[in-house]
Amino acid sequence: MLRSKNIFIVEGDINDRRILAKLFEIVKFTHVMHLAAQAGVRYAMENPNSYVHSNIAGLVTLLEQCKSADPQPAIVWASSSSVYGLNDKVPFSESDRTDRPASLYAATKKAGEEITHTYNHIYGLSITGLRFFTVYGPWGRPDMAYFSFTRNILQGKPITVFRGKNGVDLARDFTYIDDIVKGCVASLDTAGKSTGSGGKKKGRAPYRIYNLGNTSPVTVPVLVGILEKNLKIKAKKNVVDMPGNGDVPFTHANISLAQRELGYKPTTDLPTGLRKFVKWYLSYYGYNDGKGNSVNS
Ligand SMILES: NC(=O)c1ccc[n+]([C@@H]2O[C@H](COP(=O)([O-])OP(=O)(O)OC[C@H]3O[C@@H](n4cnc5c(N)ncnc54)[C@H](O)[C@@H]3O)[C@@H](O)[C@H]2O)c1
Ligand SMILES: O=C(O)[C@H]1O[C@H](OP(=O)(O)OP(=O)(O)OC[C@H]2O[C@@H](n3ccc(=O)[nH]c3=O)[C@H](O)[C@@H]2O)[C@H](O)[C@@H](O)[C@@H]1O
Repeated sequence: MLRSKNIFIVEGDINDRRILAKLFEIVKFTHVMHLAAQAGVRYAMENPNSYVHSNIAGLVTLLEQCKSADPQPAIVWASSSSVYGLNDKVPFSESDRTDRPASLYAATKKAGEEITHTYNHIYGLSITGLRFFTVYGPWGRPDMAYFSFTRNILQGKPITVFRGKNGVDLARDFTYIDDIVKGCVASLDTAGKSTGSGGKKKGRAPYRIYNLGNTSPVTVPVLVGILEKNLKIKAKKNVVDMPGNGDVPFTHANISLAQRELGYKPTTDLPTGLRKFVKWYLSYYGYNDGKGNSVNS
């Protein structure tokens, strides 16, 4: 499929200047979609340096390559809803405070926004930062709650449900992967052009930031209930207080800026998205329904 789409894969570390230089020698990139990062909120407390390596050093190495390229590519990159940190004004708008990150991961993503701003200001790089909100769907990340809950429920293992202060349920503005991809493509299509908020000020390259969320936060227990319904298995739940303070109590995206300037419009609600995810999970991993019938179409 890749060959037919004229896509080639190069495996390497974005800190490897040699590989990046070689790539830019071979291809005159007009756009760079930068998604590489050490993701995950809680893992940052176990392996902090991997976040600095990929999300700070790796980003700067990539930006250094881009600013020296001729022509300079327009850059669209993945920031994160976690930059809103302890912000308690809901829903979160791009102009809200983002100076109180609650995890090292969030701090590296916020630093990424500041660093890309300087490369826009000094070298005129066109930059679009996308604050994705808890993305889920087929081919997702096995460390994320929706994925690890599905795996444990199917294997009859317990799941750990975190709860916030005073026993309040945690909530996320879960966003289906296909909606996120549409937002990314819309950002690439408009990258480099002035679209209003980060528009070209007298020849200035645009610097833009957009929320890509679903605008309808759901609590973790409701997510678990939807999975139980799709899997037809009751989860074994351990409810514990949120560990450390890496997680935030809720996220909720105001997407009006992305709607206005990118035409972004999420269309998949959580029950629909999780139904699609569970269907994919059962077929991809193959699963025995306990009566000796394997469920992998
Ligand atoms: N999944 C979400 O809910 C979510 C939400 C907000 C932001 N994001 C961001 O979206 C992007 C994609 O995340 P994901 O959830 O698909 O995670 P992922 O782990 O599936 O994808 C990240 C990829 O980056 C690669 N990578 C990491 N460090 C690298 C390095 N130094 N050099 C080269 N490659 C490197 C990893 O191998 C991995 O394939 C990340 O920037 C993440 O921070 C994700
Ligand atoms: O929106 C974002 O920017 C972030 O979204 C997710 O982070 P998170 O929302 O914490 O996603 P999960 O790890 O899937 O957690 C979802 C919810 O379930 C809770 N959770 C997680 C794990 C667990 O075992 N139990 C549990 O209750 C979390 O506290 C959170 O409220 C991604 O993992 C981050 O990479 C991303 O940057």
